[in-house]
Amino acid sequence: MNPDIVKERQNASFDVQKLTYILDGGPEKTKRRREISLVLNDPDFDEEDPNFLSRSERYEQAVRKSAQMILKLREYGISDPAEINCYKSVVRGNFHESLGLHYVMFLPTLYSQCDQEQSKKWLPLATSFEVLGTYAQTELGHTHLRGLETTATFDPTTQEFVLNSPTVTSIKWWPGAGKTSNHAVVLAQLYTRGKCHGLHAFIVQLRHMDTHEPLPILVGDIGPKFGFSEVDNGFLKLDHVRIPRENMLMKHVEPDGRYVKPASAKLTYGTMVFIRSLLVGLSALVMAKSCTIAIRYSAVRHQSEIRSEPEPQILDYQTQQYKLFPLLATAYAFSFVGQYMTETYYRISGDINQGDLSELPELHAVSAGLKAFTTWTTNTGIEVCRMSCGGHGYSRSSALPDLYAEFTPTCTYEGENTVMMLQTAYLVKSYRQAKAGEQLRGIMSYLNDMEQRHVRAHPASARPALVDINDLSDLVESYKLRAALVESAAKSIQQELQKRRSHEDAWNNSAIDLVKASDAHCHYMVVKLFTDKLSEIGDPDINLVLTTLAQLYALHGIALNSGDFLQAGLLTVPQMQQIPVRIKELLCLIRPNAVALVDAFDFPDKVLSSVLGRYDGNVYENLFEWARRSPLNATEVHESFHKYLK
Ligand SMILES: CCCCCCCC/C=C\CCCCCCCCCCCCCC(=O)SCCNC(=O)CCNC(=O)[C@H](O)C(C)(C)COP(=O)(O)OP(=O)(O)OC[C@H]1O[C@@H](n2cnc3c(N)ncnc32)[C@H](O)[C@@H]1OP(=O)(O)O
Ligand SMILES: Cc1cc2nc3c(=O)[nH]c(=O)nc-3n(C[C@H](O)[C@H](O)[C@H](O)COP(=O)(O)OP(=O)(O)OC[C@H]3O[C@@H](n4cnc5c(N)ncnc54)[C@H](O)[C@@H]3O)c2cc1C
Repeated sequence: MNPDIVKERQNASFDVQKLTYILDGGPEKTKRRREISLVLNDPDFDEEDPNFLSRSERYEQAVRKSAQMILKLREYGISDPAEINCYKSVVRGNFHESLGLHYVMFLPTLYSQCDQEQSKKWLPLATSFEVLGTYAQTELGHTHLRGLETTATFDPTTQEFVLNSPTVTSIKWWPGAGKTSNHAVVLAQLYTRGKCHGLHAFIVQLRHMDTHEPLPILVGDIGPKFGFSEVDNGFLKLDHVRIPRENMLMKHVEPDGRYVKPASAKLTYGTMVFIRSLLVGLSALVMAKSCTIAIRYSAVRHQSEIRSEPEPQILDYQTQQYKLFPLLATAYAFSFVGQYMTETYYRISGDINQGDLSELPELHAVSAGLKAFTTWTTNTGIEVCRMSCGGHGYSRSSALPDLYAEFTPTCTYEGENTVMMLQTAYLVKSYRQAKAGEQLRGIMSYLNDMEQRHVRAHPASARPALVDINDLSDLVESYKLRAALVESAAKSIQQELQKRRSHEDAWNNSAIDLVKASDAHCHYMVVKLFTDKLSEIGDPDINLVLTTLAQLYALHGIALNSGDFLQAGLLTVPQMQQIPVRIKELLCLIRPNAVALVDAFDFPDKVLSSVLGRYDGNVYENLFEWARRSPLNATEVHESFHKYLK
């Protein structure tokens, strides 16, 4: 064990184990997660570091691993979805699996959109993996749902739908598992009796069940990408492909071609809402991994000098702390927001299943906004962590390049982030409702008293100082008032409308304000949820260290967005000048606990797959060991020497 890291652990002021329990949701859950993590010792999962393999080899290794996972899950009798998820995230490490789409989109779509008869037919096939599925929605030319071109036209004479991609732009593009899957949920515009009824989901067989040869359908892999090398993102061109009427999910078309309207057309979009909700938790996980790597490495890396003494640990540089500790605070904040998002998703989707759709718009708005907010922040954060590791962060052995490449598409897929932030229509609507005197419920209820507070662009000097920067509840309150930026967005729309612009143009001309409002709303939610969590934590040592992190998270956010807080008159200039001073104090308070705080995330070394983030801190000898395994070192003299240089 590296002596620096041993010393760091001795300095901790709290019980690491107890904090792990809080993150997991209780000691029993930690125990079970650790039991499941023992799968890492299974020699059937021994594999080559994907960084040393070609794309095709990586895909093959991933398929082998996916198949192994299925067999092992059966062998160990793991069937609870949360446990399956835990098991898979351990085995996957920092990469995706080739059957990922089957689990996260195909199966959930079947579960939520099959009627009884369809469930009876498809669920046994899909859960036994005879049917391997993907989710084919996006097209070469469009992702916007109303713009999708693939059609499904009902033919009452044969009781079939005819699926067609009439143009190049209508070819389905991106769905994972182009080579792996034999079925797809295809999203297509439904036509019956000559009328378009919008986007609906259909089950389409793509490949022969025994030979895996494509049916008369063009299907394949779209080629190498920035990351996602384990995943065969695919293309799919359907040329008048016929499927039985029964393959339409939720069966909205009667045998005579009559269309039966669903309770809400948006139920078809349910799987996207599910993944967006999951991505909040994934952001927390990846932020936590990145911080673990960068902070452990910073504790064992010595460089340069502060005083004329031996080289200090780089974690002692104030600038290094300023890079990493706000991200550490973010990892904790997002972990609690992830828990909230999961609970909210299951609560509201439970109500939806019972026929109560009243909270569907809120679930959509919150999951879209938090997905965008947390993935954007994490995406930037991983890169800060990588840079903070200097040159060794650039090596794939650090895992940070892989974490970035695998995570960054979360900002794009499942709804491009700006587009998701623009789903703030809900916020503006809520604001208007509140202004009209309606009492809002839930997370939007803070808009109820906006009118009384009159938070607008005031000169700071004209307003009393509302905020004690050392008081977390005051900080939460100021974030709440800043979220009143929605008022500026609503006003911008109003002004545009007064200029006789159409509603659509008024909206587009206010889009920057809308995205800002959405961002402020999400930021408020994160600060509030983090602070709320503290009241549940009884252990005084843990409460203290998490309070310090929550304060850092809140103040750092204010420092980054100082213009908003000043403009709204929520803080004065002298208070604003106090914030960097307080942030520096908080960095000093966090410093002795930094390693313990990342240890509490409890990532096994094999899951982190990072030489820099090793628990024992023995970085240098293992960097050397890793480099020696590089395929270029397989022979002492590379064949290119004989071919070209000699
Ligand atoms: C430290 C430890 C922490 C531990 C925690 C660990 C947890 C880890 C957990 C799990 C790990 C698993 C992670 C999973 C990762 C998996 C990898 C996934 C691989 C990749 C998958 C990618 C798949 C895809 O990308 S599929 C394609 C996705 N496509 C999109 O998202 C398209 C985006 N576009 C849209 O959604 C729409 O076009 C739109 C919303 C932008 C517009 O919709 P529209 O066309 O209908 O138009 P309108 O604007 O007119 O909207 C009308 C109306 O409807 C409302 N609306 C829209 N959508 C919804 C909805 N979904 N639900 C409800 N309502 C909706 C909209 O707001 C409008 O409302 P009005 O009231 O204004 O009318
Ligand atoms: C790794 C990966 C996996 C994927 N897996 C799947 C899958 O399994 N199944 C599937 O169906 N799809 C999948 N996708 C596709 C993914 O869902 C889309 O890429 C995503 O929805 C974004 O759409 P787009 O690529 O068309 O971007 P565009 O919408 O073209 O975005 C380009 C730019 O235009 C801007 N823009 C677009 N519309 C607006 C607007 N209304 N207002 C303001 N700005 C706008 C965006 O902000 C962005 O800056 C995957 C994508 C990736 C990268």
